[in-house]
Formats: sequence, C-alpha cells, structure tokens
Amino acid sequence: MLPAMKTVEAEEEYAEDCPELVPIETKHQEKEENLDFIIKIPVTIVTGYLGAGKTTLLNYILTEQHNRKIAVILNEFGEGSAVEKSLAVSQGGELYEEWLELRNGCLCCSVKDNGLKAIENLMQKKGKFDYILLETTGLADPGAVASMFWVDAELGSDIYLDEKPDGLVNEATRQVALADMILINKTDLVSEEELNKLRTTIRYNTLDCCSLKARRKTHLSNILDLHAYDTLSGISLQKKLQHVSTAPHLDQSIVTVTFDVPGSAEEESLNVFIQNLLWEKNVKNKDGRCMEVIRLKGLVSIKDKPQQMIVQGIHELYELEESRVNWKDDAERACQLVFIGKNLDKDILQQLFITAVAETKEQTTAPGQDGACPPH
Ligand SMILES: Nc1nc2c(ncn2[C@@H]2O[C@H](COP(=O)(O)OP(=O)(O)OP(=O)(O)O)[C@@H](O)[C@H]2O)c(=O)[nH]1
Ligand SMILES: [Zn+2]
Repeated sequence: MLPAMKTVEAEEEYAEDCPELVPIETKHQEKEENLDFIIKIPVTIVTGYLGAGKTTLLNYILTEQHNRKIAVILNEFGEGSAVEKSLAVSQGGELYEEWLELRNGCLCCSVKDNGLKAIENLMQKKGKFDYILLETTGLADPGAVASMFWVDAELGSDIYLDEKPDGLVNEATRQVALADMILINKTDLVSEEELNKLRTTIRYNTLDCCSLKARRKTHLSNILDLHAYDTLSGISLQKKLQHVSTAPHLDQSIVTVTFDVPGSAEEESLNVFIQNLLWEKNVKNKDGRCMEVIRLKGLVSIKDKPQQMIVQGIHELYELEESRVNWKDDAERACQLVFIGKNLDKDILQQLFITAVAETKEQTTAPGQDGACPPH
C-alpha cells in the first residue's frame, strides 16, 4: 500500500486587485510584470494505495489547528461517494457537503474523476483559502495527475508507503518514484524490524513514520509547504516526468462494485459475510473464480444500534465501528457497501448480502458459495 502527496502551485490572476485609478496604462503593466504580484495557491496531491490512510490524513489536517484556510478535495470512486462522505463526516465530526465551509475556515468538497475539474471551480473562490489538498484514488497514476497540473504550475509531493500488492507494482513504484516526500503510515501494524526494512527499501525522501490511528502523528509543517517544484528549488516537474512514461498503467482487472440495500443487517451475519469474503475467500463469481476483495468500505445499519456503523476493510483486515451519526428514523435505514478488487460480481455480492445478512433474510442457500477456493 502506497499513499502519496504532491504539491502544485497554481497561478492566480492579480488583475482583479489592481487599484482602479492608474494614471498611465503602461505604468500599470510595468508594475505587474516587474513586481511579480502573482498569488500562488499551493496544491498538495495525496496519493497512495487503497486504504493507505489518505482520507484519515486529510481529516487530521482539516481538524488540526494550523491557522490556514485549506480546501480539501476528497476522492470518490465509482458510486461510492456517499460512503466516502459519511466516513469523512464520522471522523471529522462535521458534515461535509459540496464546498462546505468548516468552522476553522477550511473548505471541503468531494468529487469524482480525480477532482481536477474541481480545482478550476475552486479558483473562482480565491481568497477563501490558501492551500489545496487533493486526494486521488488509490489506483491513480501520479504521473498522469501531476502532468495535468504542470501546465502552468510548479509541483511538489509526499508519499506514504505500505505494501505492494500483486499486479500493482507499477502504480506503487511510480507513486514512490514521483514522490517528493514519502510518509509511512500504519506503523502500529508492523514490527520495528519490518519498518526498518521498509525504510531501507525506500532509502530516500522518507518524510516521517506515523500511525494516524494510534495518534503517532506527523507534524503538519512536514507535509505542507514543501515548495518542491518552485523555480528556485531547481527541480522541475518536467524533469521528473521525463523519467517515467505517462501512459496509464492501471490494472484493468480491478473493479469497483457498490450496492445499497434498504433495512438493517444482523451484526453476526455481517461478520460472517465479510469473513467469507476476506478470510475464507470462498465467494465465487459467475465463472467460478474466487472474488478477491482488496478494499471494502461501507456505511451500514446494524439491528438495534442507533448509530450509523462504518465498515472498513483492507485485504484481510477489517473493522466495524460506530460513527458519531445516528439514524434519523427507522424507515431510512440502509446498508451501503463499496468493494474494490478482482473477479467481483455485483449481482452475486448483493444477493448474498440480502439473503445472508439483511434482517429480513429468507434462509436460502446463498449464491456463489459452494466450497472453498484454493489459497492464493
Ligand atoms: N492501524 C491503523 N489503521 C489506520 C491508520 N491510518 C488509517 N487507518 C485505517 O485504515 C482504514 C483506511 O483509511 P482511509 O483514510 O480511508 O484510507 P484511504 O487511503 O483514504 O483509502 P481509499 O480512499 O479507499 O484508497 C481506516 O479504517 C482507517 O481508520 C494507522 O496509522 N494505523
Ligand atoms: Zn480515501
């Protein structure tokens, strides 16, 4: 798993703030050119593998006291937008909506398709913020994202590192290769020995080792204001990109599946459902191939629980947590799940969930479950 960040400086026009009464037109132009009064807004691109902790980091930055007005653009994949938003809500304790202004002056927005369009819209709100943080999908090729910024910008980056899953070496390597900074997260899940091994493998640009969950936090000053691509720092993004082809390398076999089932789930059945998928790996698709879930997120209703519950899964680890949000009334309860992985079949997963987990289940044999798959 590899989370990463990059910084871009996008230009803002100064023209709007020029004094109205300027005696001679040429003087006005001279002033702009000579004094280089261009306001630049730094953009940090946070990239990293699925579940690396990008959203957790952004939530931490949003809620930390930093005396900055930061605009955060959260990544949403597929139709899972509501889930991602709800996860942010539960962690930050604030409701994020389209361009919601938070109490500490930060702006937050969630977007599809990597949020580059959102940056354009953001620029119309200039003056309201002084920093942009953009989360990309865990499978993003940072080269492609960064190239889009490079048009009139200078760029810098940070990366977090986790493991390299099979078939994703390209994205992982590219995320590291293009990073200006690497932040190793989830240190609570590995031994000191494994951590040192990882450090040696990366060798350069390691910013910090942290565990966002275990509150071993990194200092924000390490992450923001890298100025890695300022003209004065001497490294241009163009140079960096020359060493890496910008052709997309995304693993086409990885798909996102999402569904929404009204009503509540029984906690025990939900655990069995998830464990069959993540641990037993005995759920098959139409072709008899075992479904391989890399990332699981969900916002679910558990029978007799007033709170909305959050499911988070990465490879074989998963957890079911209470959010800070309560269900408004029983009629609105539902379970929304997002799966990212290989050989996933939406109909089979949804049907299995309805028959095996949903409260009004009928005891029938669930589809897709006829004997264990060989270990892989
Ligand atoms: N143990 C541990 N868990 C963590 C840490 N940081 C984040 N997590 C958990 O990892 C899960 C995924 O975190 P996210 O912040 O959603 O990861 P992400 O990179 O935004 O995920 P995607 O957007 O799906 O790629 C959540 O359950 C977090 O609570 C950490 O330092 N240690
Ligand atoms: Zn995220």
